[in-house]
Amino acid sequence: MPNALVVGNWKMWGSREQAKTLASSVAGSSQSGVDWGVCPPFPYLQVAIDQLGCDRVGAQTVSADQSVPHTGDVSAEMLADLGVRWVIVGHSERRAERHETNELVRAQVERALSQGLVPIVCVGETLEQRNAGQAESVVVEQLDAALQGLVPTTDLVVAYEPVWAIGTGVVATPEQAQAMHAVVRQRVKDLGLSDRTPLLYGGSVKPDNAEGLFALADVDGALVGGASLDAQAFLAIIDAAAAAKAE
Ligand SMILES: O=C[C@H](O)COP(=O)(O)O
Repeated sequence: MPNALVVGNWKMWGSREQAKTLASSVAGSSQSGVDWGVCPPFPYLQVAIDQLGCDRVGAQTVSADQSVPHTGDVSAEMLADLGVRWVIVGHSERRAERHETNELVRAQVERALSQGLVPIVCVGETLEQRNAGQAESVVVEQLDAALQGLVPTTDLVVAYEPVWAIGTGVVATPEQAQAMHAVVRQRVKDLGLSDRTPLLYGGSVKPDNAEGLFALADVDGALVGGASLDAQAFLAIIDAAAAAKAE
């Protein structure tokens, strides 16, 4: 059975000193059956690498373009040069606030793969879409746009993050999470990708709900926002993943 994967998304949080303290506070965690890492903001990637090593660090986005004049962008080549392992693409905050389309997310996935980075491809529906009965179709459309026809040269990770559960304290019920993860698992397989592709759940994951989520058949780990900013909470979520794996 593959390891569980727990990734902390620090979003636009912290200072250099806070990043160093948080990274060093979680650095010692080593649980059998669990792989984990953190995605700090760009300016603190090196701070995290210094504390944790490259294999435990990812970026939060990447340019869809190659290294030509794009003021403010960070290329996949730069991230690979830095040595980070993962890059989050298609997070709903970027889709909504930075108007990142399915097409742009696809280009980011391709750029990441071209440089040997592991994309963590985020998909998920809004509350309006769920209430309209469109959760599955929205997620399948996002998956198809990002992954159809890909021949990945590295691993790939998919994160199902219902937008209504992000930063709200409202976590998907086990039934909702499992139902959507089963849809994602099947679609990933239908798209010709490995059925061992790790599927992470994201959206208000906390120490007190993590074990229940990790116990679900098609949940292979978590993409953790707010709780990853608290070292004890993040470590407890890693422990919960280890406990679920051990059962
Ligand atoms: O990438 C992480 C997700 O946006 C979840 O954030 P959250 O755990 O604060 O709800």
